Amino acid sequence: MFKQDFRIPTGLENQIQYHIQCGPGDVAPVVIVPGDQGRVESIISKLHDPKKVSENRGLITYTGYYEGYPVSVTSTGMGGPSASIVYEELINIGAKILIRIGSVAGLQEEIEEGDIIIPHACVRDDGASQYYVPQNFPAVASPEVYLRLISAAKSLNFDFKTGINWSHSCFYNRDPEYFQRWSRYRVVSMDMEASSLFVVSSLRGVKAGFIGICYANRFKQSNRDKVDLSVPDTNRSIIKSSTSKAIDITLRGIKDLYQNGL
Ligand SMILES: O=P(O)(O)O[C@H]1O[C@H](CO)[C@@H](O)[C@H]1O
Ligand SMILES: O=c1cc[nH]c(=O)[nH]1
Repeated sequence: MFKQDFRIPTGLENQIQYHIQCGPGDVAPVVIVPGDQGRVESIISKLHDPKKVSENRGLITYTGYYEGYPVSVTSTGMGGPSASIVYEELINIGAKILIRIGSVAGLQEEIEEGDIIIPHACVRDDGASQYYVPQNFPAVASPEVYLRLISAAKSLNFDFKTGINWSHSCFYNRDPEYFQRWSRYRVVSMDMEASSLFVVSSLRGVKAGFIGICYANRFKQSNRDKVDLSVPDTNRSIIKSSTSKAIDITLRGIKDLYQNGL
């Protein structure tokens, strides 16, 4: 399994991609990759002239412009196995930078609902990357993308937190220790796709970053004997305004990446 050579083209480069139903020329060099298809609407509302390219299996793609720079948005679905298919297919047709905007759960006491998290690395329990490379291969954001996101957040005067994120695969795990273990290791947040994004992008020779919005705090919800697996109402204004800020940070970061030659 680990003899796969990712320097070799996939052979699928010049065709319509099976799952996302997009082909060469359909997506911009920079693609924003939320898990939730509902977040696509919020992102394209900030683009100029967004055009729907495709929708298949809940994987929706739009391409538009931000301050004159082409940007695409593709939803990936939940979990590493679905998301890694989308990342691979986007790269097959020319994506050079992938940035995930996604919900996360906090894993430290001080991570509040609505906090913006910009992780620099992930623990790899995403359920897909283990089939690409051995477990000791790192899942790290591309420094250029990470630093642009950080400096965009600072220049917009938006608060954010950073650290290591845990990408996991079992949303409804009932064991408090499932969550508490990573809190003790000072991991700040958890999601289900970012480590597969970092690994696939690294193997395919493209760049990647991740910005998260905290929807719940699994540390506080699991620090007694039982786990509270609920997620508070996501229609609250704090979640809406933080999502809007995370999109603004991402778009500002993308503009800076373009202006510095991607
Ligand atoms: O909000 P999205 O991007 O879907 O991300 C998070 O939300 C889903 C779980 O509710 C998982 O996909 C997780 O990673
Ligand atoms: O509770 C949550 C929220 C977002 N992402 C997760 O993995 N869990």
